[in-house]
Formats: sequence, structure tokens, C-alpha cells
Amino acid sequence: MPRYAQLVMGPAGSGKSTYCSTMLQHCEALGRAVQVVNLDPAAEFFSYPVMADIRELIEVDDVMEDDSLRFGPNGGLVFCMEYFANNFNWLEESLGHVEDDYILFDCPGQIELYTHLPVMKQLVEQLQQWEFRVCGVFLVDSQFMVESFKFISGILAALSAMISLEIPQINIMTKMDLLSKKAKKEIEKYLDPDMYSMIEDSTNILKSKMFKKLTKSICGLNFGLIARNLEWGIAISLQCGFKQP
Ligand SMILES: Nc1nc2c(ncn2[C@@H]2O[C@H](COP(=O)(O)OP(=O)(O)OP(=O)(O)O)[C@@H](O)[C@H]2O)c(=O)[nH]1
Repeated sequence: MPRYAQLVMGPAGSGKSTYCSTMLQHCEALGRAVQVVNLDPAAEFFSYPVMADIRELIEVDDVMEDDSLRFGPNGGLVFCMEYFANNFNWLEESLGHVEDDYILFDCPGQIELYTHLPVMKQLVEQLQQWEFRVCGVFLVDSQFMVESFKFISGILAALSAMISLEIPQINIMTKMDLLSKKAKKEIEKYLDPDMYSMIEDSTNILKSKMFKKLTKSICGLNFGLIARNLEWGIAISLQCGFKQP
């Protein structure tokens, strides 16, 4: 039997841990066994039980306090993730070998891990060798997607993770409950975007002529097709128990 894994990715604060905790509750309610692994060596708090926690292997604080390394928070995180990549046997031991596993990996928020550093790709390959079918779940805070140029930057981040990891990926807009009624309506157009009308939106909002021109040329690329192929979904906030403020 194959095993299944979701890599839950996205910028800092986009809702990765909340997604994992909500999925766990949701699957429990459906009677499906799902486990969560924390892969963020800088995590301070999460509200779900973990089957494994990277902080048992290495923690950012320890790396930053090490006088011979002298890393700041970002360098420290990259160091931790490289250390993790050299010690996948820790993960193998922690996961054990139960058939029909379904595991959510709560990943760190540093975007460079998904766009150009090799560690997440190495993790994907390792999981595949252990017979996991791996899927990416890329979260973006919907509040950062309500304007066209922000949407374009969101799809570029998601696209770059998808290309670098080469796995099926679902892209999710989170925190919908925090949007105003108007913004919620607005955001629907991003589910099936028409980049030509977005060019108009962006050029009305942006003040700098150069930035307008750049946004226009980016929209002019075949972004409509890319955005549609990325298949955005919306995290159902009510799953998380959040209420409209
Ligand atoms: N209102 C609302 N708040 C949310 C939602 N999802 C997450 N949050 C809040 O957003 C904050 C960040 O959420 P996390 O789940 O910790 O985000 P993360 O991506 O794991 O954060 P990092 O691990 O720091 O990268 C927390 O205060 C959450 O309670 C949502 O759908 N609605």
C-alpha cells in the first residue's frame, strides 16, 4: 500500500499550522487516521499533537546561540534545514513504517526553501523513495491577494514552488473570514482570472509609471493560463472555527 504525504507550505503566518490542525480534526471526524510532523525548527507553538518534531533533531535557537556559527534567524533556519537533509534517517525512524500512512508536514515559512534551496526537493525525493505519494499544499493569505499585482506575486511564489518541487500542488487562499464583503466578492474573480482586466485594475491602483509598465508586461505574459492551471482553492474558514469579526 502506498503512503501519502502533504507538504504544507507558504509564507510566514499564512496559516500552515492552522491548516494542519484543522485537517487533523476534520479527518478525525471522518474516521481517517492522519498524523502531523512539525518541520519548522523555529516553531514555538502549535495546537496539534505531533508524531515527530524536527526540534528533537535541531532547533534554530541553539544554532543562533552557537558562538562558532553566529547565524541570524534566517541563516539559522537554512542551517537547520540543511542539517535535517543530512539526517533524514531521523525522520525515517520517527515515521516508522506503517502502511497506508497519511502524513501532513507542517513546513517552515521561509519562501526560499521552496523556490531555490534544494532541501525541500531532497525531502520530496526521499519521501518518494520511502513510497510516499507526495502532494504540495501552498497557502497564501487571501488578504494579500485582493489586488491584482499582489495576486500576481502570490501566483509567482506558488508557481515557483510547484516548478522546483515537481509534485502535484494545490494552492489555497486562507483567512477568507478576515475579508470584507466587498473583498470576498472581488476575490472570486481570481479563481478564474482574466489577466487583461487585471491589467486595467493594476494600472489604476499603481502610482509609479515604471511599476505600472512592469505590471502590464508581466500580465501580458501568458499569466491567465498559468493562473488557471495553478487551480486556486479557498480554505473554508469555518473549518477552522473562525468567525467574521
Ligand atoms: N481569522 C483567521 N485567522 C487565521 C486563519 N488561519 C490562521 N489564522 C491565524 O493566523 C495566525 C498565523 O497562523 P499559523 O497557522 O500559525 O500560520 P503559519 O503559516 O503556520 O505561521 P508560521 O509557522 O509562523 O510560518 C494565527 O494567529 C492563526 O490563528 C483563518 O482562516 N482565519
